[in-house]
This record gives sequence, C-alpha cells and structure tokens, in this order.
Amino acid sequence: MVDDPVTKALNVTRALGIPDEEVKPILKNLLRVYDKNWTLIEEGNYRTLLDAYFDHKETMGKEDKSRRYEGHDESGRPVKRQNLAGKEVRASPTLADPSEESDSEVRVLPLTTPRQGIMKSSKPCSSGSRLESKALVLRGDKKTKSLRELPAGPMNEPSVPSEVHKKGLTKLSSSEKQVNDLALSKKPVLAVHPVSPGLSKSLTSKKSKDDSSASNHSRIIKTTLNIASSSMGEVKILLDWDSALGQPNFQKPKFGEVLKFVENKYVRSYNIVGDQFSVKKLLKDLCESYLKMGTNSTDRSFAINHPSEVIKETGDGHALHVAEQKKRPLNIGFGATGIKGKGSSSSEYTDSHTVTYDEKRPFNFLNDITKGTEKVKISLVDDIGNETLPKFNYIPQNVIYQNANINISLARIVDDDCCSSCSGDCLSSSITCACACETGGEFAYTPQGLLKEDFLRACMAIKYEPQQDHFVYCKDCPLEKAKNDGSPEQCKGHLIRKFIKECWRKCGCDMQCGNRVVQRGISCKLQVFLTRERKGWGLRPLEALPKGTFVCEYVGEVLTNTELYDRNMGISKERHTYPVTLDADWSSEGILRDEEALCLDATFNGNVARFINHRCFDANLVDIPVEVETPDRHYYHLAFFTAREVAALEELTWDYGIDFDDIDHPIEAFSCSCGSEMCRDKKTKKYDGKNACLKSPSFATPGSNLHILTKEFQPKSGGQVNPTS
Ligand SMILES: C[S@@+](CC[C@H](N)C(=O)[O-])C[C@H]1O[C@@H](n2cnc3c(N)ncnc32)[C@H](O)[C@@H]1O
Repeated sequence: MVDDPVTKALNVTRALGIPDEEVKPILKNLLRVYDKNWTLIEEGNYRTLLDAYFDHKETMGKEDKSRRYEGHDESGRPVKRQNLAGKEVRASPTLADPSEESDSEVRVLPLTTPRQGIMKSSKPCSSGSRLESKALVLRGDKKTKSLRELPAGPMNEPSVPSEVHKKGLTKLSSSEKQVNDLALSKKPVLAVHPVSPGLSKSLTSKKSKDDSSASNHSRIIKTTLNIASSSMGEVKILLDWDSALGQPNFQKPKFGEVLKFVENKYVRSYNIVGDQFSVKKLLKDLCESYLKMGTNSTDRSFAINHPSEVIKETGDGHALHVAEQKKRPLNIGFGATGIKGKGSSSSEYTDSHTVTYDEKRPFNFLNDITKGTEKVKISLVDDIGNETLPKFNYIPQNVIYQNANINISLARIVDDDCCSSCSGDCLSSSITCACACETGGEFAYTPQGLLKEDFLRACMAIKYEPQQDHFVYCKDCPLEKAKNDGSPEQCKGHLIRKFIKECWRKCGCDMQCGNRVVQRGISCKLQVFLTRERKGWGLRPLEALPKGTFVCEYVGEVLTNTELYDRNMGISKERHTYPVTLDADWSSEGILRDEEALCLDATFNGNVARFINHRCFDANLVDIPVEVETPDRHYYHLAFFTAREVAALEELTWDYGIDFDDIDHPIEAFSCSCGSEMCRDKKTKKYDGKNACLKSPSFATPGSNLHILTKEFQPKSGGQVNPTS
C-alpha cells in the first residue's frame, strides 16, 4: 500500500527522531503556504519541511529559555530533561553518516541535514549559526516504544519561512485536516528539546565575534550532550554542536572511524586490557543506567530532588569533581579545568551547558587518597554535606602488625608450587604450568585479565549456596577463643574457599604474565563517595567494568585474632572497624596456633577496599582468596572481582556474609540499607531518603566486626550452617 503524502513526510521526520506532534503544525502551515503543492515540500528529501522545523525550534528555544530553565514545559508540567553539558573542545564534531551505522542497539541519527541547497528557507544555510545535532537512541528493553513516541516539544504555533507568511492562509485542505487529526491522536509524553535554548542564545550572541575570527583554527566550540527519557522506557541521548564554529578546512570523517579512534585513545590512556572498551557500549550503559536509576527509584524525594552532580574532569583527566545543586535536574558536565577544593560559584541555576556549583553546599574533594602509592589515583568526593574525612593511613599492600607468623621465603616454595621453567606469559603457553594446578589445570584468568566465567560461578556458588562439605568446624576455634578470653567455645563454622594461585618470584614468567593480575595492583578508575543511604562512604568505579574484572584487594594490617580482639577493646565504640578473617583454608590445619589465625584490619591502615559497603546476596563484587607469595595459606590476599558487568558510577558492594537474624550474637549488626530485594536484615527500616548517617552504632563494638564480617549466613537451602552445633 502506498503511503499518503502526510505519512510519507512523517516517516522522514520520525526517522530523525522528531515527534509527529512537533512536525504536524509545521507541515500544516507549509501546506497552506505552498498551496498544497507537495512537490515543494517533498523536494530534497523534505528539506523545506526540516528547515522550517529547525527554524521553529530555534525560535522557540530562544523564546522558551526562561520557562524551560524553570524546569517546566508550556503546559506548566515539569520537563523531564537532563543535560550532560559544558564540554569545550577544540575541534568541530560532525554529523554521522547514518548509512555507516550497523543495526546496533545504539543508533546514530542526524537531526538535521546539511544546509547546502536548502530551498525556500528564510534562513539560508550559509548563516551557519545553527546547531547541528545527532541523536543516539537506545531502547531500554525490547518492549519500549519507538522513537517517534518520544515526547513532543512545545506545541506552540511554529514559525515558517518568511515567504510562507507573505502568502497568507487558505482554508483547510484535506491533507491539512489529516495533519490536524494526526496531531490530536497522540499525547506528548514529555518534552525533549533537540536544541538547547541556553546554547542557542550563547551561540547567537557569539556569532559576530566568531565570524570575525573565522580563520582561527583553535577556537573553542561549545557542545551539549542531553539525555532524555520517555515514561515509555526509551532513553535518548542528543549531542548538539555549532558546526559554524568549526575549522574552515573541516571534512566530515566517517563516524565508525571516529568511534574506533576514541576507543583506541581510551584503551591506551586507561590501560584497558583487550577489546573491552566501546563507545557505543558506554553510551548504551549511560542510557541503561539512566533508565534503571529512574525506574528503580521508589523514594520520590530522591527521584525528584536528587542533587545534580556536576562532574568535572580534572587536569590529569582522572579525578572527577562533583558538586551539588539541590532541586535541580541531574546535570553532569564534563569540563576541562583543574581541581577545586571546595564548591564555588552561584547557587542560581545557569545555562544547561555551564558547570555550576552551589556555594551553600560545601563538599569535600580529594584528588588521590592513595597519596600516589597506587598505579592509579583514587579520588574521594562528598557531594552531600561537609562530612568529616575518613581518618586512616592509606597503604597499598598488607603490612604485618606484630605477631602474625608469615614466612615469605623463596626457599619454602618447592618446585611444584612454581613454574621456574616457564618464560614470558604462562597463559599463552601450550602446556599448562604448575601454577594452574590449584585451579584444576586451567588458569583462573582469561588472556584479557578477567576471571573466567566458570571459576567465578564456582566461587559464587560456594559463597551463596554452600553445601555442608564446604564448611570446617575448628576443634578450638581461634575466633571464639579470642572472644571468650581463652576458654574453648564451639566453632560456628568456616567456609572452605576456592583459591586462585598466581605466579610469583620463583616462576620463570615475567611481570606481564597473564597469571599475575592481583599482584599488579589496582588498574580501574575508582572513587570513594558519600552514599545517600546511611551507609557512610562507599566505592564506585568511574568507568564500566566487565564481569570478572579485578577491582582491588582488601589491604590492611595483618593481625592475629588475639591482637585484633585486644586492639578492638581499646577502640572507641563510635569508630568503624574494618577487619576480615583470613580463614579460607583453616580446614587444612588441626588446631591453629594463635600466630597463624590471622585477619586483616583496615581500621587504621588500609586501602580503598575498606570503603566497600555490604549488600545482601546480589552484591556486584565477590571476594576470592589469592595465593601469591607463599603456599602457606594462613596468609593470602583477599581480592575483589566483579560478579557481573558493573556500570560506571554504580556503587561497588560486597556481601559481608552477615547473619542479621543471629539474635544470640553479642553484638547487633548494623541496620542494613543495602537496598537488595533479598536483603537479609528484616528489621531494617528501609532508607527513607533522609541524610546519610555515618556513625551507625553497629560495627563499632570491640570484637563484633570480626564476627559480623566473617560469620556465614544461613544457606538458602539445606540449613547446613548451625552456629550452635
Ligand atoms: C567496611 S565499612 C564500609 C565503609 C563505610 N561505609 C565507611 O564509611 O567507612 C563497614 C561499615 O559501613 C556501614 N555499612 C556497610 N554496608 C552497609 C549497609 N548495607 N547498610 C548500612 N550500613 C552499611 C556500616 O556502618 C559498616 O559498619
């Protein structure tokens, strides 16, 4: 069936992501003016129509600026719109060639066509001051609506080319009527404006200045990146820029090549192993996270008043700078300036492309909490309030406190425990070496440095669905002994864990060997931030992390359990303590000597892992014991790997294994605000959106933390763990 001319026109604009409701009034006017001459409208693949549409948008953008800054559309409803704005770049981006795009989930659509040869336009393309836009559209899920069901913009009478006006109005034709009818058939869901009004204004006012310096190749180009979503679940990213400010010798590159170029650049600068990084994936992730955060927010005060985050890349391109704007839409801007210690600038809302800070809301920002001791910097940000900075000493590697008996001597590593005849990279050798024996003759890592799926799954099964034979019960439990002043107590059980064994100094391979991941240290970009759910500080990645990524190890002082107990007796009850027990291999011993029953305490000296909060069951990190320097497994490294793909800025969590139902336990566990649907803490009054409270009284009483962190919860089925048996 052949489409009627109206449908044909709307098909073109729909393909460009323009809602029907915005096009119909413009089409209606054009039909009047051109005396229903469709040839004029269809010419040049509907350039006249598109031109009239963008002219209208530009005009509307200027007129509606003040209203939209108030966050409302014409009908007075809040506009669900967010801006990632403020990027200043020194090259002019260009339109994608849509034909280059594969049928991937992220589609690139030009929202305008090149201006050359546009007919019947009151503003010829040579004016050059307009924005060119590109929309990246992602479907939240397969059920989401198509782009054309994205919200309509303002429904005011559109502007039309000036000659159109001169011709005056005629009575409604059947085509016009059809347009009108169609216009009424759909209700706008919400407003998405392809042209930033603030930007339009700034560009208009800049025009003459820019024109006069047309030959200046290093001019600063303004771009804005907008994110919008419809309530139907579709998320759209829109990138606007002013092409007229581009370099005169600018030539449109292939979009696919641009993507590859950016990917290579980021892979190099962030030491990303393998081909993990993809710009499309990043944008998809951004859209999905937007959708997820918007969808999952049950607390309206959080959803509506979520303070906007203004994130600035610092000079070194690593740390982010986050400020707060209460009751503003989320506003994340990637700027190009250096670090600020405190928030500054106006509390007034400014143009969407301007990075702003709220002076009334001071925030803390540390560029690198590691003090240069890690390969990567790890920033800390408090964008909620002026929270006291955590007091601890950052150490990148474990240190022995006093009595722990850790014998790191090469002489103790026998031939079967190393691969002295290997060279280079053990993973690329056709013969599996001795270091893979621990993991069943196969290395735990992929050549890309990720944990293998099977191994990850097996580790998680032991943690989350332990069987009876995964537990060992000590005859003389060091934990109970320390707690009860030496009197023997019944052991509550220790989980026998799967270990990774990494190559080490006696091995013939080099430091780049694929079986040396944890020992090479942190390589992902991480940030400590103040959580909004009463959990205190937390940790998040600044980039998306694939499943099986090594994030960091739990570093602290190596203490004997007795030392820990004594230490905690002297600690103020107000202070968090951060111990974990190294009991993953207690099964191999009969009765452990005190100096062999060890734990890691990050209370005073620790690394970034001390900020990882707890989440029941569906945490995105899993802790895995790693043997590196010594085959003696009283001492090992506790490494965190991603249990699934983790989005950039998603909080990293770890299931501490707390049994919140253990009413016999002398110390009450903290009230869990993990937010998991499977939260084990039934007593918890769920997060109510009030201020985060750092000093939860739990986890602060001497002796408790150790047990809270190590005690295994009741398994989902089987009930094999019996704390009293
Ligand atoms: C290892 S620390 C984690 C970092 C800590 N949030 C901080 O600010 O330093 C453990 C403490 O964090 C808090 N915490 C961790 N997970 C939590 C959760 N799911 N709900 C509430 N508080 C949590 C508790 O106070 C706990 O004692």
